[in-house]
Amino acid sequence: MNIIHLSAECYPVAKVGGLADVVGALPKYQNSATVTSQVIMPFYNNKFTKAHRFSSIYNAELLLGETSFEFRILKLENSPIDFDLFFVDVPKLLFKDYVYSSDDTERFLAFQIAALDWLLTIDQYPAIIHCHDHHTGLVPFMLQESYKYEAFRKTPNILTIHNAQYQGWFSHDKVNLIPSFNFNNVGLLDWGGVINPLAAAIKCAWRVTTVSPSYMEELKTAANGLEHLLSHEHAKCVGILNGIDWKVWNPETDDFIVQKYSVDTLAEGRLANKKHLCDTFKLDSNKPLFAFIGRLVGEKGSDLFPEAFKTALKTNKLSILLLGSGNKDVESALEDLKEETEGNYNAFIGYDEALSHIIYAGADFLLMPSRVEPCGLNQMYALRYGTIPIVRSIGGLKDTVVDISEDNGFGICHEEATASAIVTAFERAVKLYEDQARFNTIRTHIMSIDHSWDASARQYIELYNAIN
Ligand SMILES: Nc1ncnc2c1ncn2[C@@H]1O[C@H](COP(=O)(O)OP(=O)(O)O[C@H]2O[C@H](CO)[C@@H](O)[C@H](O)[C@H]2O)[C@@H](O)[C@H]1O
Repeated sequence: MNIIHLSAECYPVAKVGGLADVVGALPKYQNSATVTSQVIMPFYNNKFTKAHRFSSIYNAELLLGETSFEFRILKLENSPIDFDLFFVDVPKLLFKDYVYSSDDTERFLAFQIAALDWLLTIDQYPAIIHCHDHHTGLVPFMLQESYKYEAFRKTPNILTIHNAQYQGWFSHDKVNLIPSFNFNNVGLLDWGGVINPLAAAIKCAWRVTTVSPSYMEELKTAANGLEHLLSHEHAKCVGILNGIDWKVWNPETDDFIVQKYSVDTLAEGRLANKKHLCDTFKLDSNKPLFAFIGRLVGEKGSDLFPEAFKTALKTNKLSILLLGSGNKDVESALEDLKEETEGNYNAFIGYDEALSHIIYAGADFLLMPSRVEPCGLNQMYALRYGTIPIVRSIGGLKDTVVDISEDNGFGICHEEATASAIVTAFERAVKLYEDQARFNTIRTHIMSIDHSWDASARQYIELYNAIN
């Protein structure tokens, strides 16, 4: 069975967030004697594409409304990744040094059309076309409705929702950009008076998955306007928890970290990484170190940090290190906080993959007070590295973290997304840290919790088999 994943991101080629991690790992774990899993993504102008070689396997022109664009399909040569990776190169639209921008409607439509135009020409059609998020959300509609893709009517397709907050909305004025279809069915594209690619995919895909069972349930009542649609389509929807790539996220082999360690050398290894972090960011390594890594957006609860950090730091019992970027007001509030809390708090505003690994290996606790968290990968990376997660019990966080008050609990959970709930969580964590015996038992335990992709990759394959 040949599976093709369509995605805007894929680690290590282009990563903005967790979508890249999933698309960069799932195919590896799906590839087996009976399954070939491949990825097609846009060809961006970035570090990865500059450093690797590609062969051109197809050339054509695509039509976006009245305008035609030349495109090529490229294949990565000597792939350092364990699956085939194909690229859509539309020089005028996609070959940029960023992934997302304000003209994404045209950019990602061109990507989707070029990918399908090429797939029409290959000898053996894929058994399953697997789409990820709204950037590829028009594919299920086009496969079902566009005249030119009639040959794909019987090809099953799946949509995975990594985040339903973003839906790719655009005006009906641009409907002519979509390859022509029976206009009686234009309603399939619409949700709330605009074209909504995520809604169109939920309506047209053969199956819809989200990245955790709890998030699937939550979407029925909170899906940024798509609640009724998801409730209506629930029979074809399923939540499959993400895994993490154990080959990339492994403290025993991680070249980004200062000292590698296993569960047997956890204490020394983690201390070396913590000292390095504290030296670099001028923090006191004798105090428990709390960290946050992620996008500074409302969903992640990052606007709560300035107030929560200020209050918690007054106790003088802890240090905080933050890595992230996003909302400019939050960024500047987090920068300003440095002045009054020197020696106990620091922040790196930006994106730094290597630093994120060192933080997972060196921080004592990882904060995730998310308002919305479809799955969350950071808490699973934290567990793998022996860092205790502090999470709001929502979505995938609820499915993966058990509070220390429960049997075999290993994390600190809170119900509310408020500054005071975060402060209370800090207090509970400091208490746990002071009980070094228990703290160490928990760290040892969490490193052995298995969130590798094997089980989840199998669930996807069962789903493919059910519709193939
Ligand atoms: N400034 C920075 N520097 C370095 N690394 C950074 C960084 N900011 C974020 N990262 C990294 O980006 C990834 C973020 O993954 P998440 O799953 O937590 O969130 P995201 O919201 O992007 O993903 C969405 O899709 C994923 C995948 O399905 C779901 O788990 C999630 O809930 C959903 O919101 C992690 O690998 C993290 O280390």
